[in-house]
Amino acid sequence: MSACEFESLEKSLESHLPEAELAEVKRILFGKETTNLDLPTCAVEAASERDFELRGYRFEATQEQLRPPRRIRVGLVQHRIVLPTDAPILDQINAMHSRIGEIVEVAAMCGVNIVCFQETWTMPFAFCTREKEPWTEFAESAEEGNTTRFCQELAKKYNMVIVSPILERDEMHSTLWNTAVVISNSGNVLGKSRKHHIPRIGDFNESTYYMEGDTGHTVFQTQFGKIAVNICYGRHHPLNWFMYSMNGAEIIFNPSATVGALSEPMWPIEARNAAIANHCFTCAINRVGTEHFKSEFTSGDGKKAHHDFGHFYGSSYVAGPDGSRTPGLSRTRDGLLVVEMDLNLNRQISDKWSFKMTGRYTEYAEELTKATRHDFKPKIVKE
Ligand SMILES: NC(=O)NCCC(=O)O
Repeated sequence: MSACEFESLEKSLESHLPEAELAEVKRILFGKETTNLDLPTCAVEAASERDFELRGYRFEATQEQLRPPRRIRVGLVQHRIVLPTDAPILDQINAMHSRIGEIVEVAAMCGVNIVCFQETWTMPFAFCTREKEPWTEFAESAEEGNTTRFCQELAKKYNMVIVSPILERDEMHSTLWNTAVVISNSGNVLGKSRKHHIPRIGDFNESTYYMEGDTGHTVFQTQFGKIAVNICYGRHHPLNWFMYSMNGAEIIFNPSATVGALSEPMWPIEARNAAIANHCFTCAINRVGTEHFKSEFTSGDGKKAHHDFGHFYGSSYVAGPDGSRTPGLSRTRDGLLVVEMDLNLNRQISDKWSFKMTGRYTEYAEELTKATRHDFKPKIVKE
């Protein structure tokens, strides 16, 4: 079986393990079970007609005496590109808009309050090619671009916060960025968060296209909670998650584009570990499918010239501060993951484990300052 035919780890476990053993395996692998969320029949039917997977889960929190629950629903969307990579640019973008439009409509039926799309969702992940044309033509203004206008309409129509990661063209500074635009449920652009760490690995030749973000670790106060966006490669950087959390993020989205051969064993761990370490929810989103490019490319890693990145393995999931996580979406299909969470869980777990309180950050800040200086001498005791 090839990597792009393997549906999901969860399905495989479910079809091969006896029930009692499966429960134990799930407890150890995934933590406290997230219960299934009942989704409306109209949503289930629409997802089936529109050929995408729809799953719903719920994280429970303890009912407190002084604070009411803060239950909200997030939606994570993963999808393949709709048209081939050599179709006219505008056709590709429009096709992606209409695909997202039909998925977001189902998210609205499921009562989703905040939806997040995958990294650079309007385009193929063409940065492997290192060709500027035609790929830079996908770049748009974060504030005025067609994609933002499209999302503003959806946000207003469905009273939904939308996190829309795009390739941003900053016309004023002649700079491209990899940016998540955050659109409030009022339809206004609340702000943007630019990718903080740019990969320089294998075919991910992204530094050819855009710059390291300059928006720091902005957190957006929405009607449904405080959210932040840590784009893709930023998930390998624990301090990156940490700073979003220090700025008060209750949910950190991680819109990504990553392939099996490179990162799949790391995928279930990194966002989940960040949720545990920072007492918050994290949402990891990855695209699906294999994207073919006309010109072949190499990346100076000894591999033969090739026309594709390999398989983007989807597997989007949500992790909670208590170490539990939802099952992942499929590795191969478009999908919408609807997750209900009570944000009170963050403080409950913080009070229990107290990582922030025991973190000794002042000491680390001093040590880090020294460790990053050129005259730093590692503290090693030798016999
Ligand atoms: N999109 C992106 O940053 N990919 C880099 C590879 C990875 O982080 O898995």
